Amino acid sequence: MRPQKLFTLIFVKKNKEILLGHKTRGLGKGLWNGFGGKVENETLLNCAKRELYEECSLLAENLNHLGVVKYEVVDEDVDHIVHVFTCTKYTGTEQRSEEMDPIRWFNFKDVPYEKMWPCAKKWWPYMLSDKYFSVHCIYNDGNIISNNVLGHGSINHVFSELSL
Ligand SMILES: CNc1ncnc2c1ncn2[C@@H]1O[C@H](COP(=O)(O)OP(=O)(O)OP(=O)(O)O)[C@@H](O)[C@H]1O
Repeated sequence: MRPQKLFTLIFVKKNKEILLGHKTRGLGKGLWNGFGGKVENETLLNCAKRELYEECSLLAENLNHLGVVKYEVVDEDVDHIVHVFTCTKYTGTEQRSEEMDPIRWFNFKDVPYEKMWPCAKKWWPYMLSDKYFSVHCIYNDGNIISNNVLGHGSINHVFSELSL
């Protein structure tokens, strides 16, 4: 198996709106995305809570593990495994951060797909409608050369589909 780096990605939802941030640095700079980052010496859930708090000041009261995106980049030897969560209960008031600025709510119908990672368009419909999903996306020079998106009946199926 190729070496893997683990990440979390969290989407906060409220009344058919989703909270996104404009990334100011690093991976995905200049693109809109949910909140998240590298898993450090912690559980996936704790990473998700920590990243959400660090990047937009919200404290998650629930986190639903909905899917996993496996990103392979040609010429890079580490795959990125991104665990996707949604959050519908939280405390605090959303605030921009150094890493996500500005942040704003988008109606599900007005998601800015053209200013996001190219493969988002394929799997977001699952995430927006709370369906379990797995994605295996292969990039070469920023272009998608293969993108396999599947819906599943449970998170266990997601794991077995990606051999995690
Ligand atoms: C082709 N590969 C990828 N395509 C699209 N999205 C990817 C990704 N690989 C990781 N992601 C997500 O992009 C954010 C990066 O976070 P990133 O800034 O690197 O992490 P973290 O906040 O720990 O970094 P700092 O060290 O604090 O700067 C994070 O939400 C993560 O889930």
